[in-house]
Order: sequence, then structure tokens, then C-alpha cells
Amino acid sequence: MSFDTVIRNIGQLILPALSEQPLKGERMGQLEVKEGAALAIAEGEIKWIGSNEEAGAIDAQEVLDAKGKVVSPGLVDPHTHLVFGGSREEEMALKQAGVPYLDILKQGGGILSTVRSTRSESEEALFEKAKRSVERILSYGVTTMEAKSGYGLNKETELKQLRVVKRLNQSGVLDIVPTFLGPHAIPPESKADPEAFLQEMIDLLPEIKQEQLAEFTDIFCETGVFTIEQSRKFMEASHKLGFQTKIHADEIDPLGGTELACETGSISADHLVAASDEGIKALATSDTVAVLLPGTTFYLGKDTYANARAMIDSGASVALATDFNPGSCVTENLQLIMSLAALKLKMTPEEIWNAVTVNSAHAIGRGKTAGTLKTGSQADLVLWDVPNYKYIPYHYGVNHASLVMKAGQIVWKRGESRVFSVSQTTGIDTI
Ligand SMILES: N=CN[C@@H](CCC(=O)O)C(=O)O
Ligand SMILES: [Zn+2]
Repeated sequence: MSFDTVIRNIGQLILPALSEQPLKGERMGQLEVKEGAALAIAEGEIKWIGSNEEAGAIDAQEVLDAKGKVVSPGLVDPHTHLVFGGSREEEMALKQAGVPYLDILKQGGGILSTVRSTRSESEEALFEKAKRSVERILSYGVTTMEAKSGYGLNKETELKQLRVVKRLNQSGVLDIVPTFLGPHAIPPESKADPEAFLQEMIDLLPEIKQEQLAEFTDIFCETGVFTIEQSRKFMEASHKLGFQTKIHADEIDPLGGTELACETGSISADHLVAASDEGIKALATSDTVAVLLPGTTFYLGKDTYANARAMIDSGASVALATDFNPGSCVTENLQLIMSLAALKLKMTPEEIWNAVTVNSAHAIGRGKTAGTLKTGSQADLVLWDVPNYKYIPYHYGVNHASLVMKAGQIVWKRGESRVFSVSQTTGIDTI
């Protein structure tokens, strides 16, 4: 057989387990790493994985020499707020002065400041801005990601955000899984009647389903935002319409959103910095993935991080994400999050790799198609300019990717400043 591409001389090929369920507990510490490997690609799929010696006999149109470096599946970022207007650098001084995140929100800043900008910017402007972030995200080795709405808090702008996500996804350069986060904050015009606002968001669900604008729904369950009861109501309404659910849970105060997520069978519970012991136990006995966001804890200047060790040691499934957004974590760099996971969450390199590949894929319903490299799987992969897989969490704050492939096509390459452009309707213009 003749192949489109063969990658030879791979020092370490990272092969996270293809698993029906997210990897849990001890299993997260096991990672298959094949030394002296090669792989072949045809029709966008991995067709063969073997040793470098065997690869000599393989015929391919293009031969890439990995020069003894590392190849992994494309990373999966399962929690981002990709589409937003404006920026919030003015809030930095407030943070430095010690004003808490929820107080900034209470004063009409924070999320509500981004809501004002997102409402006022055109769909085109939001698309162009988010496209730049997608290019960055891709350059850091991510080939599948999630993107939430939540800066509209009204029908018009929530749908505008979701349409931008849909168009970016249609570009094909990376897969973007959409989430409706209508109940992300209470807008000023609804301050007097949060229940009515929540109902307004619930009433949007049929249209979002009909137009296939989101796969998941999400809600910010937090003091001064939405209560456990309101979150339950929103989740039940989502489930009735066939959405799977996510929740921003126990980020600042331990309200019990982690337990709620497990009880309702949510696909993920995200943040969990303040998750209780009961919440951690509930995670261990459910298939809900704990999506941890150490970049947010770092950026909010806090000292206490999510208790990843207790979660993994008690048998839970953990994934890692950037939480890229304009307020609480302004970075597109998932590699930086891998370093924070090592330093602040005390996760091992093996756990970290599983958390940004197979488990993060499960956290967004892509466990069967993303986050692994097997014969027959889509050729989404990254060539890393590092000597071994432990090196990425270790050497932090830089980009170690040297080439990113999506479905067998090179979509980003070091040294080429803009390797693709996204056409508004038809997809990739150039590579
Ligand atoms: N915590 C709630 N929502 C976002 C932050 C949004 C913002 O500050 O703009 C988060 O996940 O961190
Ligand atoms: Zn978030």
C-alpha cells in the first residue's frame, strides 16, 4: 500500500489508551510510550504504527523525519470561552488591589463588562477576533476544543456567539464543540428577577437544538450567580431537550455543584477548587469528568488549587483545560496549563498527558474520535521539539510544538507565521 505521509524516526510516540470511558484514578498514571517508532497516514487516517526499522520499507508521497523527537495525539482543550468582545486589562489594577473576582462582577464589571462589549460588536468582528485565538490555540498543539457562549445573556447575542463558533468549526482546521452557557451571569436588566432570566435562557434551548448550535449546556453555579436549585432546573430542562450538561461548579464557594453534576449525570464538572470531600467521593463513583483549570486559579492570584491529588487518588477522572477567557484566564496555551498541573496540582507527567488527550476528549463527548492515536483513528497529531514527553510540563511558558496535523493535513508549522486562513463560508483557503 502507498501512503500519503510517513513520519519516521519518532523518539517517543505517545499513545493514550483508547477507552470507552474516561480514565479514572490509578489508570490515569499509565501511559503507553513507544520508543523508536514510525507511523503512516492515508486519507486523513493513521493506517499503520510500527517501529522505525520497519518504516524503511514503506512507500509514501511525503516523508517527515521526526529527528528522534516526540509525537503525540493532537491535544484537546475541553473548556474555553473563545468568542468575546473587548478585553479587560483595566481590571488588572483592581485585582492587584485585592478586589475579589465576585465583587468585580457585583459592581457590574468582570463578565458583565465583556457582555457589554460582546453585545456591541458585530458577528464579523467577533469572528475575526476569535479566529486569531483559534490560530494561537492550534499553534500550541490543540486539534479539538470546546467553546462556550455566555457573554450575550440575551437571545440575540448568545446566538451570535454560537453562530461564530459554528462558522469557525466549519473551517475544518480544528474541531470546535459548542456549548450554550446562557446562564453565565445575571444581566443588569434582569437583576430584579433572576428566575425570569433563567426561564428566558431555558426558552432558548429548543431553537439552539433545532439549529444545532450547541451540543452541551453549562451554567455558572456560584454565590451571587445561580444557586444549586436554579442549576438543577436548568440542567433538567437541558436533559429533556437532549443536551448533555456541564457546570461551572465550586469555583469559589463550596455550594455542592460537583455533587449535583455527578447526581445528574453531567458529562463534566468544571473548576472544582472548593469541591467538598463528598463532591470528590461523588466524582470517584461517577463518569463525570472533573475538568480542572489551574490557569484560572493562578490568574486570579489564589493560593489554593483544585485538589487533583485527592480526586485521582480516590478514583476520579480528571481532565485539564485552559478556560481561555478575557477575565479569569487570558491564555490560549494548554502547554502552560500542563506545567501548572505539574507544579500546582502535583499531577504526574503521565496523568497530565492523559488529562489533555483521552480524558479531555471524553469531557466533550469526543472520547471515541479524539485524544488517541490508533490505526484507523483520524490523523490529528503534534510533532514536539522536545527530547521526551516529560519535558513539556517541565520547560514552561514557551511553545514546544513544531508541527500540527489535522486529519493528515499540516495546519500549523513552526516558522510559518500564518499557515492557514479560514474562509467565512467554505473552510480552509490555504495551507
Ligand atoms: N467563572 C466563570 N466564568 C469564567 C470566567 C469568565 C470571565 O471572567 O469572563 C471562568 O470559567 O473562569
Ligand atoms: Zn469557564
